Amino acid sequence: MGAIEARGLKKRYGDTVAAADVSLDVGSGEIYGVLGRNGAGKTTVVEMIAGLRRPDAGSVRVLGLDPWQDRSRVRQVLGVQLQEAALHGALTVGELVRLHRTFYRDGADPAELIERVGLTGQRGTRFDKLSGGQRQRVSVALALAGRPRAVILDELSTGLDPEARRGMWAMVERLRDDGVTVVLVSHLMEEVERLCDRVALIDAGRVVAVDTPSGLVRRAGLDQVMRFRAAGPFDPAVLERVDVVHSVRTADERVVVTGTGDLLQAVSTALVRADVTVLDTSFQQAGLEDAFLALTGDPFDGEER
Ligand SMILES: Nc1ncnc2c1ncn2[C@@H]1O[C@H](COP(=O)(O)OP(=O)(O)OP(=O)(O)O)[C@@H](O)[C@H]1O
Repeated sequence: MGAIEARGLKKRYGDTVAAADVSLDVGSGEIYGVLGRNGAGKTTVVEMIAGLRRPDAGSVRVLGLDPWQDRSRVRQVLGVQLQEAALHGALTVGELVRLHRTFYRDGADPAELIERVGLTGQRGTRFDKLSGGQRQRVSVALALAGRPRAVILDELSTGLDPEARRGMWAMVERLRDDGVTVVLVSHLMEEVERLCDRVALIDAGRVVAVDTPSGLVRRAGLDQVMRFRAAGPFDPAVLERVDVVHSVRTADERVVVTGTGDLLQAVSTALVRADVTVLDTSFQQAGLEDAFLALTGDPFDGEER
């Protein structure tokens, strides 16, 4: 049996359709990514799964339980870390963790939990004196306080520096080793590529694809990416006409071309014919970000890896 099953979830806020028809099956013990750009509907979907937001239509089962009907039992088995946790600012890290521990029959050891999220040094610090990244880590610790069998982590590493982010990733890998099912909402390609067994790609309130990260790349029909800087003015149409080219975009003043087959040869020939001089050329296998762009067809926050 899957750990989490969502069927035909729909949610609208006035005229905004946040979830159009979302179905997800999260297997027991997997790290399941929910990936999409800002406003795609990710948080709305996981809040409905957690029983924090009532769907207009559809059904959810978390470890066989209905988050609305069996609210208190679901709370004992599902940990939830949301983007902006409102916590009591005057309590210290240690007090918050100990308090949350009392909500559960079989909770985690507070000191071990604090150590797990790298906050041992801030144990006696009030929540309102913590940095944004430290607050984020507290909210993750609280989501794990009940030693949940499944956990939802929404933007786990937002605001964390690279070292803290890697620490969080190691912690998520440990959860998987312990058999915990993890739903990981993210828009960080590196994070999803590294951690997730499968990924649901959400776009405009719909699931556009579910696959492994490498399966999404294959599904997008991509295998190569070429990046270069043009020495002078450059018209993308020169490359868009080339039959092996899938897409052409510009990011950080570099032209990024995706495609299949003999991409390097075909692109180089087209550039020579158009009299375009190129600098800093690099060529690599396509990654998740390229697949994301191809499958959703829109720029993604204008970010470039
Ligand atoms: N409480 C609300 N009232 C009105 N509109 C809302 C509400 N919550 C979300 N929305 C809208 O629903 C859509 C989906 O929002 P949601 O927060 O689920 O997206 P998201 O994919 O989690 O985005 P982000 O990556 O920015 O967190 C957006 O257009 C958002 O503006």
